[in-house]
Amino acid sequence: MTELIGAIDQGTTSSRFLIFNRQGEPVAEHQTEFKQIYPNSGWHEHDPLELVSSVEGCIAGAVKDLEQKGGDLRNIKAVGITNQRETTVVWDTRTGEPLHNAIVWTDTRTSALVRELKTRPGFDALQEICGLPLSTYPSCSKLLWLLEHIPKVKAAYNEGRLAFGTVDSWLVYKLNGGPQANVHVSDPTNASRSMFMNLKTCDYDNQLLDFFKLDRNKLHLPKIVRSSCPDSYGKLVGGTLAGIPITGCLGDQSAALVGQKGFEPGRAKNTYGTGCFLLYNVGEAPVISKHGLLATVAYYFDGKPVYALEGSIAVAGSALKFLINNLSLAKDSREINELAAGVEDNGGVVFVTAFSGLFAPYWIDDVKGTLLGITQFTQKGHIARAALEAVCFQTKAILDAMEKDSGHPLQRLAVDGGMSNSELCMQTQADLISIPVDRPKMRETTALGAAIAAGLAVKVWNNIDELKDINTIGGTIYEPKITKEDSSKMFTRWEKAVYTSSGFV
Ligand SMILES: Nc1ncnc2c1ncn2[C@@H]1O[C@H](COP(=O)(O)OP(=O)(O)O)[C@@H](O)[C@H]1O
Ligand SMILES: O=P(O)(O)OC[C@H](O)CO
Repeated sequence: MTELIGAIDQGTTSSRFLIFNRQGEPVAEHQTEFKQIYPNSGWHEHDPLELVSSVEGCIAGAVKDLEQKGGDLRNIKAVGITNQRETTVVWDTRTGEPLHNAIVWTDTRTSALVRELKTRPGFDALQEICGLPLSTYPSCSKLLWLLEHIPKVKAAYNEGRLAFGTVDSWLVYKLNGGPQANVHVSDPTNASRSMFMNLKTCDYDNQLLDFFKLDRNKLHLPKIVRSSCPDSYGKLVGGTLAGIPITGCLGDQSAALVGQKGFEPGRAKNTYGTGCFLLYNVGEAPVISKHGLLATVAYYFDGKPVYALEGSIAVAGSALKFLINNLSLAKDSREINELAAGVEDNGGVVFVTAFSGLFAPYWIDDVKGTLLGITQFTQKGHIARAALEAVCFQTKAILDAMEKDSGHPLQRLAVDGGMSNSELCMQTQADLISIPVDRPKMRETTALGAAIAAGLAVKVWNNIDELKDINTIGGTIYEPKITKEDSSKMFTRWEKAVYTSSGFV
């Protein structure tokens, strides 16, 4: 009998459900996009109920796909969840209904609040405890904004019926049926992104909660449980997979590291999705960055938690979506690549894609998206190319910071995510970082990571050694093709563009 594992991948722009076999091959899948809500400049929301219904629709679609291919859904042993991180959901514990739209990780409405928080006594101690620099990015300021601005959220808090969760805990709660089962849990890779979790204990920290003036007697926080466990995440209660246990949970970037089998210290992966996130495995002790990176939990299966250094880039594929949807520059990302490949170089154009300010390693919040170097010579292709290059420049800046923090230069970069489909982008990446870029054949590594977390819990795989042959054949390696001098010239120009556009807001 072929054992199968399902994986829910709830990303920033789309939800997916994939079904994997024991060889780590996807045998059925379904994907759907959902609505992006931009109520004001810099604001970004999702409808929490649509997130749930999109996941349920994907499960139904993938099961249909499996059956059409002759598979048997009774072979599905467990389901794992992976998700966009930091995005903040609040709901009423009595009804199980959301009290506001989810505030998405990219949202910058809290920038003034963050500036104010940085003046509070105790601010200097935060990063050492939770691993993250304070910015608009983690969940904490989003929750504070909701408490301050949405009366029904504040009322629920005062009456002790306010539940907070990131997308993983919201999905687990709803897929278990809501208030009846009341399964309100999160794993450390997600909980570590709230700024409420102590990185070493993998539990909530009173010093952090006190800093944010949050009262645990009034606020229901998800219980933090391991990323892979047979009996903490409950089970699906509705749909064709009713009764199947949820046994794995990982934030999407951790899931991609697991899916790339980055289990040894020194292994790294870079995922080019809506944003782009480089995670570097540092082993069983967290490394607090001195150079603008984040310390985070890579995964916590059994034994001890494993930590990572992270470089977070807010805008990657979303820059292409912007050119397509907002500017009608092209009809899809394939056409953006054609435009970009149709010109010799960027023609002097640099696109600082700071739609949410600039994240790692810069952490500049007074910068907005800026196009520099435009003349009458500029064509669509130059702008398309500059959009593809922006994420590569930021990755180079992150790798430089990572080398300073870890003391070790990376030898090769494993990549995945939607934007890694772009040949031009991956070649540019290799050129700019002067090391090979290694793209696997099967690029649904995020979903694979969730399946691995779930499968380990129910012994579809007994240990990580059994994963070694998964997704090893048929990848592409991009070797650097330009000299280090040329790449350094390009990078200097980028950094000049970053500092030129800063301070505009
Ligand atoms: N061929 C391509 N070239 C460049 N970018 C692409 C390509 N295909 C998809 N993308 C980009 O990848 C992103 C989606 O990647 P995905 O990993 O699914 O993201 P997420 O998990 O954040 O929803 C989109 O923003 C899209 O612009
Ligand atoms: O949607 P992605 O894949 O860009 O990932 C979002 C991240 O989890 C945000 O931290």
